[in-house]
Amino acid sequence: MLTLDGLSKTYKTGDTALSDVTLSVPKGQIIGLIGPSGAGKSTLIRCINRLVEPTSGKIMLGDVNLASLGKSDLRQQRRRIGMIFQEYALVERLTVMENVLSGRLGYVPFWRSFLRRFPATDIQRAYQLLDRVGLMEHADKRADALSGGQRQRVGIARALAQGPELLLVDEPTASLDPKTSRQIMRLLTEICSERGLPAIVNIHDVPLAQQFMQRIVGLRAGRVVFDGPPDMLTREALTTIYGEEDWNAMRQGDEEQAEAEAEARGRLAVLAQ
Ligand SMILES: Nc1ncnc2c1ncn2[C@@H]1O[C@H](COP(=O)(O)OP(=O)(O)OP(=O)(O)O)[C@@H](O)[C@H]1O
Repeated sequence: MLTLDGLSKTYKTGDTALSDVTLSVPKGQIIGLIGPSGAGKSTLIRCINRLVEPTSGKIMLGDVNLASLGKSDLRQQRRRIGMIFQEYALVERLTVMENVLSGRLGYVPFWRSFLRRFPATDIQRAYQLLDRVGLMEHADKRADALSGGQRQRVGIARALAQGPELLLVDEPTASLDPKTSRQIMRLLTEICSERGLPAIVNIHDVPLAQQFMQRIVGLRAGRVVFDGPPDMLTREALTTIYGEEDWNAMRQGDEEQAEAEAEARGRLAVLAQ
């Protein structure tokens, strides 16, 4: 269980990115974090593992307050948090298997990691994870030979190899096409519920969040302005989160995209005749 209590962040520039954010994420729950650009979504995710230092507030992971830890304790505690990134952050020239095993680096002694000699149990576990994310037959391929969706699956397996108690996921589908995005979101939600893992997913795509998330938290100007199930995300709620102008622009953008897709489908149908 993760509990944020009065979390605030003001950058040195004077920008207040988070104001008094309080929320709990129980085991197995996956939260979609939405909000307009600059609302504080990335800052929130980064404050939790202290890639960004919070200005005040508590970050309780179980009974440990991550916000109050010194450097070496923080290094230990970060093992409990798996990160999944938009751009995958894989080591391109290493194999899929080596990338997954790199999730164990916080646990194996330096000489072993330097020689890339991991304990047999780690290797066995990495195979199980590759099987779970559907990449068993790609274990020996180099990461740079994979598609975007496959890379993100490696990113998920690597985060799980760490044995995390919490997943922080930063725009996991922003570089993927709509179908692959849905597959990745499905995989993430299934894995969280199978393992009882809590997760926070920073997600730009509102319909995707509505389709897959059990709970949605809407941030606006650093404050939580919505917290509820996807079916409570009404037009009014979306207007509160995004503001009238941005929300209408988003809808228009969606409509334009739907029209463009329909037109393209029409052209393909003519060509196929
Ligand atoms: N390193 C930084 N230094 C100063 N201000 C920052 C820094 N990073 C973010 N900010 C400011 O903090 C606020 C929140 O930014 P943040 O990147 O967390 O928002 P976001 O919701 O993730 O936006 P986006 O969806 O565009 O990624 C913004 O006003 C931004 O300008």
